[in-house]
Amino acid sequence: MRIGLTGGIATGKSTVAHLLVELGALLVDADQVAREVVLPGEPALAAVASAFGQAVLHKDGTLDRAALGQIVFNNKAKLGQLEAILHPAIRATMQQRMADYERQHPGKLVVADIPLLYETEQEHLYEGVLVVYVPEQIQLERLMARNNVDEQEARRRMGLQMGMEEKKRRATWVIDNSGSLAQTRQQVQEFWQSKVHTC
Ligand SMILES: CC(C)(COP(=O)(O)OP(=O)(O)OC[C@H]1O[C@@H](n2cnc3c(N)ncnc32)[C@H](O)[C@@H]1O)[C@@H](O)C(=O)NCCC(=O)NCCS
Ligand SMILES: Nc1ncnc2c1ncn2[C@@H]1O[C@H](COP(=O)(O)OP(=O)(O)OP(=O)(O)O)[C@@H](O)[C@H]1O
Repeated sequence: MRIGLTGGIATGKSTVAHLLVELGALLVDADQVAREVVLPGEPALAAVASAFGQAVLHKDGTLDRAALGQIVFNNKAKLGQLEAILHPAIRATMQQRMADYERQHPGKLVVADIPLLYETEQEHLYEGVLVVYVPEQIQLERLMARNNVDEQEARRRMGLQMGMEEKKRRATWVIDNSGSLAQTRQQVQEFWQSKVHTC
């Protein structure tokens, strides 16, 4: 069974994904795949360099993610241009990996962690979508602390995604990650038990 896992920037998707892996789920992570498709030698890296210039490459030819982030997170048109290059490659790799996992481990729960799952209208590809929710004030605080950015920058990055209340409204299942890690772990265990019984 394939389920989607999403949330907002810094709401705790990776945290919940790793708790599910501890319980036995197989994880396909879109942020991780987004890194793989721009490794040296990959066609998407050449396309990014030709669209954004050599300034987004380190001297050794690898992608300077911070430099590219500075450009695209401050310019919606440029972000759209980057997405048009990367999303087809990310989707193809994700589908391939999920199919491989299902062949190798029949019956196991496959979790696809996709930050932009709703924004890119992928919900129909999954049996259901688990949303990792925190109220926007907590999201803002965690994002500022983790990325060491000021409030204005954090709000700008949050503003590039669908709001958390809307994601929660669309969710099949919700994990509320606004409490302690122990409280989140408890909810993840309950979710896992309900899925294991129905798989
Ligand atoms: C711009 C890039 C190079 C910045 O890299 P960096 O290492 O600084 O950030 P990272 O990739 O870890 O992303 C952190 C978070 O930013 C948010 N984010 C990333 N891409 C986007 C986007 N296109 N729109 C809105 N938010 C985004 C997500 O919540 C993500 O979890 C990178 O985010 C990227 O390649 N983005 C485009 C690909 C994409 O859309 N990825 C999202 C998964 S499909
Ligand atoms: N329950 C919690 N209590 C306190 N801090 C938390 C909790 N869950 C996650 N965090 C912290 O919040 C930050 C974001 O968590 P995480 O990296 O799991 O989010 P994410 O949704 O995967 O982020 P991104 O969209 O950027 O990939 C991290 O610094 C993490 O340590």
